[in-house]
Amino acid sequence: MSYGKADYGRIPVTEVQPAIDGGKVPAKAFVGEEITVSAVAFREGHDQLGVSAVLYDPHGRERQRVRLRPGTPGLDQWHGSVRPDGEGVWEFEIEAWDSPYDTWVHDAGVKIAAGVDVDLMLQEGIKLLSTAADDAASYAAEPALNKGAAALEALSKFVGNKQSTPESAALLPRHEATLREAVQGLSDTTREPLDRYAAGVAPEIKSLMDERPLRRLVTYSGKFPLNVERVAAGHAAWYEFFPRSEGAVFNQETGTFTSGNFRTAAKSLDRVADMGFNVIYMPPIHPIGRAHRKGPNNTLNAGEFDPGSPWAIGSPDGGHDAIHPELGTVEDFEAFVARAHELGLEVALDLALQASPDHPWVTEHPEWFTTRVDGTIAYAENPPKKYQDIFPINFDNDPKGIYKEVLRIVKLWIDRGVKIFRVDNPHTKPLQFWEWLIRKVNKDHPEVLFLAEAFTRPAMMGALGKAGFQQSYTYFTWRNTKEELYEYLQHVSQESPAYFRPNFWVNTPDILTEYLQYGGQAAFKIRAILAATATPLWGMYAGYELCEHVARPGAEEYIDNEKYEFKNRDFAAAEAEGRSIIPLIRRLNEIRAAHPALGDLRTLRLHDTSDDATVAFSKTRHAQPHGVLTDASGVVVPAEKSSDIDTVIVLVNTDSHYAREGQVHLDLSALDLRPEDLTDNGTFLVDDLLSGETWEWSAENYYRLDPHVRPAHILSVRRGIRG
Ligand SMILES: O=P(O)(O)O[C@H]1O[C@H](CO)[C@@H](O[C@H]2O[C@H](CO)[C@@H](O)[C@H](O)[C@H]2O)[C@H](O)[C@H]1O
Repeated sequence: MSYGKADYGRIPVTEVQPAIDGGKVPAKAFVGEEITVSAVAFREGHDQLGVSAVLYDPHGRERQRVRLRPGTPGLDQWHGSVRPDGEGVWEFEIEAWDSPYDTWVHDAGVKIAAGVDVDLMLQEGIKLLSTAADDAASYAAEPALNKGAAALEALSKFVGNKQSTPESAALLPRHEATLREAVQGLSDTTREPLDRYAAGVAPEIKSLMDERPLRRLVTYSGKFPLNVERVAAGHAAWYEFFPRSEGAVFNQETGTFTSGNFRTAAKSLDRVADMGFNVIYMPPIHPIGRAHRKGPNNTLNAGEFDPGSPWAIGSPDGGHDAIHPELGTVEDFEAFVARAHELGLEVALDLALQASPDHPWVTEHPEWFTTRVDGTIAYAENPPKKYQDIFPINFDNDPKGIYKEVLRIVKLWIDRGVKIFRVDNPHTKPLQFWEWLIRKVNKDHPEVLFLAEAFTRPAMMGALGKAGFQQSYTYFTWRNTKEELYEYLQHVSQESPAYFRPNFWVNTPDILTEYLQYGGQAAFKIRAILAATATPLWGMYAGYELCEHVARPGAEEYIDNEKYEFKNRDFAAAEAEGRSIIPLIRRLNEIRAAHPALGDLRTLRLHDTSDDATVAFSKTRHAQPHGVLTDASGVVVPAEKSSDIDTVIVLVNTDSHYAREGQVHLDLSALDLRPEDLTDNGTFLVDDLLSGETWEWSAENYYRLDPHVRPAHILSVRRGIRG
């Protein structure tokens, strides 16, 4: 048997992130998202390394080149971020090299201070900075000279920055002059050695050498793919309602409801848009079976007028390609979609691959189900839940036929204006199938998104993301304590974003947690604030804004669940009676829209708080990605202004009953404060986006959060206060 080898390059570069299965599958990204990149790079001996990430657009053009910074000392990790600005499959590569300038800065600093090899060290500095000045001069004279820099890996050959556009070339005479001045300073024997050294390590010299480093022994990691999707794949606020409830009318005489429909539900879209949501998701809209129909509170004997669970898809009126007759016609549906689009909402449909016993599939394709020895078909289950009103599909019985039918259905709804599907229980179907379906659909429709509703083991949840699901439901709903939240937020923001995009739902028709059942209105506010700010994707099912909190005894589900009956909510009355938190929801979505920092997931940083219930995190968004940027035509983009940096700090008391107070210790490095952001006292100003107050903050800050008055601070750091 023969084995492979590790294949280290001259300078080992390992553990490149983000990468799925070593780069076999593209990592997830969306347009404009800040993607943190990292690698482990190290070398023999003590000389200094430089490490960069280089981002290439789908045409293979270099678009961003950023120096990575070392992480925890001793671990050889390097970190930075890239930000793709268009859709498609992008690539990034890590380059590690011997950095003679950084080695000199370190060695000369130590030796000159100690009086060792003073002249030699200064001579070395002169030589290095002269080379850098010559390098700048040669670029300025002939910008195309270094085009093939990647090929120049020969030992002891300096390789400059690959940027060689007219704009960067125009700056080079100035760079050259600055470097020549430094050489003069280093050579000036009238100065003390430490002053001569200082000329070679002045901030502007360091930053020039950072931008256009002298590089030897350049080693390339190989390219890693990033699948950059449209913004809604990673940044959106979802709202769920049952269209049959929206506009349903209760008839006092008969004691029954007349169903709402797409025409009446279209009127509710204003309410949803007004709260600032971007996606309206509806449970299945297809005909509902009669056989084993479920009645109120999940009972097994529905009455004549009970509408049944929408997930029990299929009746003589049709299956997954049909619309429930009470909801309206295809034209009504299309009018609903058009109205949603007018209001800036996208429509998400449920894709629940199962069938009521009355579904046409059951008679037309009995082979799609598993028939037991007694001739019956077993109903579906998601233990411990029992779904007596539906049959599961057996994908192995006729994969070709089933795959074809599902693709037909998905395409049909795409043609009717649907670009997002919330997929019911994907973990009970083969992964292979999802990989095939999502690839097939996205090939022709890269704009189509799939949200995985899988509450199951981590391996399957992660694999569904790798198979192509753009978003996933999460366990956020059950992470309520400070300890649980710190662990979970760290995981979803730092460990799994390459393959798992978390959508933080605060509730669903299936999930009414104990925290909400017993936490009062404050609990609803707290969870909404956390969900809306911690991840760029969050969702809410109707009734949350009214703090509906009564569960069916013994279950984590709503009593009189809308899954089995009509619900007629009076939002106006609830608001008038103080039972509604709509103003907070609206404000949260406004804050999300106004603060780009909240549009990123990977930039989340946790901060320490002194009490055991208060959670603190921040996100910082730069107007521009770091490093040397090139636009699509190869022109170097000028650096950002610091006043455009957006930082949001969130502090939430997770104890919905009692006030908590303490100190929050901010890791200031995460906030990237600049001198122009600081007051004379070295403090900075924060504006509370919920209360409108302004405070002077520093690394240590007192807080007091009373859940009944003010459960949280959402603070925006004021930038550029010195003008
Ligand atoms: O199994 P999950 O907890 O992930 O829940 C999802 O899928 C269920 C099956 O589709 C769905 O359950 C609802 O529909 C069933 C079929 O009509 C019915 O038997 C269940 O009582 C009802 O809750 C659930 O809503 C969905 O989120």
